[in-house]
This record gives sequence, structure tokens and C-alpha cells, in this order.
Amino acid sequence: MAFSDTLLEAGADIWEAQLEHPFVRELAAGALDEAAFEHWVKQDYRYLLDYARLFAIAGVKARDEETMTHLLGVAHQVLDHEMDLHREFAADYGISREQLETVEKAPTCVAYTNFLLRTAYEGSVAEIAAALYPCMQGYLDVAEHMADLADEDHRYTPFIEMYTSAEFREATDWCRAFVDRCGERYPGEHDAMRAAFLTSARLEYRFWEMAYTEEDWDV
Ligand SMILES: Cc1ncc(CO)c(N)n1
Repeated sequence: MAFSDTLLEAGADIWEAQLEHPFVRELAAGALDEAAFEHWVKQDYRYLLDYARLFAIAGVKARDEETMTHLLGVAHQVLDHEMDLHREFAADYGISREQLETVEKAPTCVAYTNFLLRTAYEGSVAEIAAALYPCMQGYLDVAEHMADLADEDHRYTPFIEMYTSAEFREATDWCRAFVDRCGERYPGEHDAMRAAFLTSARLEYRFWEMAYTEEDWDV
């Protein structure tokens, strides 16, 4: 069994919980509250800035040219393409690019980005690969599920199209192969990889919950 499949098996319950989350179902139906989606747009913008940093740091730590080229390319792709989705939705809400950049992170966003960047700075390439895999595979699987549920176009269709696009699918396939390569090359890292994978997957679930409940600081 590919190591990525072992990880997905370990995270099966978390995946199921994500597919059933009301944010996911309601977005698919076009019925999600605008305020919850706006919260996602803002928090995810801050998330993606750090996510791009994670790929950049992974690129610096990569041991071969192909991996380095790809990881640095993804960092650029996130900043230059994926975040356009957020900028376009934000413009509809009258929020500028500058405002997006300075949004205050909600507690879950702090927890998730801190975890990823700590892994990026302190972890091995294998741990980083495992930490970023749920972000890609999770969004692809969630968006495919949304596409199955959605029966007509609506205001959130661009979200579904972005995360089921051929580019996103290819990026996810590459990430999966990267996890498998790391799993083969570094058997001593399997436990650390599994732990990093599960933490990211749980935080992915929490991120939907954060947006749905419009999580904010208490005081
Ligand atoms: C929280 C989160 N995870 C994964 C992705 C996919 O890039 C995203 N945009 N946001």
C-alpha cells in the first residue's frame, strides 16, 4: 500500500467529518450564509500567505532539483493564482487586497498556520510533505463532493471550480507522489509523518468549523 493511502486510512474519520460539515454541504447547495463565507475568504487569505511560505521553505529544504522547482512553483501559484479567487470574492464584499492582508487571524487560523510554519522551520522534508498533504487532498476531495452535491451554478461555484480544476488536481497528485517518495526514502520518519498528517487534517476540519461559526476572539 502506498504510504499516502496508509495516511488517508488513518484519517478516514476526519475526512468523513469534513464531507458532512454544514459549511461544505451548504456551500455546495449555494445556501451558505454570506457572512460565514466572507469569514472563510478573509481567514483563508491569511492562511494561504503562510501556506505559500510553507512551500517556499520546503523548496529550500528539498534535496533535488525537481522537488525544489516544483515546491517553489506551488508557492508562486498560491500567491499568484489561488489567492485571486479570494481577491475576487473580497472585491464583491467591498474588501480590498490591502485589507485582506491585514485581517486579524481567528484562533483556529493562528493554531493552524503556527503548526504549519513550525513544521516548516523545524521539521524534515518528510514531515513537511505529510503536513501539507491534507490541505491539498482534503480540498480536492471536499470540492469533488461539493460538485456531486451541487445541481446548478450559484454564487459559490467559482470555489468548486478552483478546487476541482485540472491544475489543483495535478498539484494534489504531485503532493501525493511526494508523500509516497518521502515514505519510501525515510522509513524512520513514518510516525512523525503520521502525526503531522493527522494534526493538519484535524485542523482542516476545524477550519470549516471556524468559518461556519464565524469564530473570533472572546475578549
Ligand atoms: C485551510 C485551507 N486548506 C487548504 C487549502 C487549499 O489550498 C485552502 N485554501 N485552505
